[in-house]
Amino acid sequence: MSFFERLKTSAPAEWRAYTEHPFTNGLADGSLPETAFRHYLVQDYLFLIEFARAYALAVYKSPSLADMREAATGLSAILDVEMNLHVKLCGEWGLSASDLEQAPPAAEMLAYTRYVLDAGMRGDLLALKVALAPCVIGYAEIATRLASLRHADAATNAYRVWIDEYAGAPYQEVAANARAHMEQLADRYATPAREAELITIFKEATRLEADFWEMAWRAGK
Ligand SMILES: Cc1ncc(C[n+]2csc(CCO)c2C)c(N)n1
Repeated sequence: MSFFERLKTSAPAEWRAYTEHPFTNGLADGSLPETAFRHYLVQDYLFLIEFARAYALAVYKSPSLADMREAATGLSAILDVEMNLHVKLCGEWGLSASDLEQAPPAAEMLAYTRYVLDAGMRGDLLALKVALAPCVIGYAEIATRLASLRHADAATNAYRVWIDEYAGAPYQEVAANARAHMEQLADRYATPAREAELITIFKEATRLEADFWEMAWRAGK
């Protein structure tokens, strides 16, 4: 079993609560209240900024030049691609740059990003990549599942853009590369004695991802 498979099978309830959260099913069938999606978009803008910081930390924590380049590619993907796409998507949902910049950060967004940054600061690059895995690999898995749920109204589903973005080949490749790099780091640095610590980080980050959906889901009620 691969390292990532071992992490997932060590946190089955957490992984399911995250990847099959009602928010995600609401994206698939278009039933998600718009208020919930707007709230998600605003908090996700703040989230992406903190995630860029986590990738910058991954550059610093890299033991080799090759690891450093890999982290720098991730940092650039967020700053130069993901952020621009996100701001464009927000604009299509009526959210201006100042709506995004002036939004107060939600406790769930802060808890999650602080947890990832802390796991990286006190740990090594592998610990940081494990903390990032639910986000990077999880979104690829979630979008693939949602894209396979063919709903009759797929053509009119306003959330189709979001699903296609993460289910599409370019993002699936990003996630596959991140997963391969984490496997390689695990071969180099994971020991049986460390496995419990790494599983705890994975479990916690997965739970905080589910809480992020829940925070936005509540805003739609
Ligand atoms: C709460 C939340 N979790 C995960 C992602 C997805 N995501 C954020 S950064 C990144 C890496 C991009 O190269 C990915 C896939 C998100 N947007 N919001």
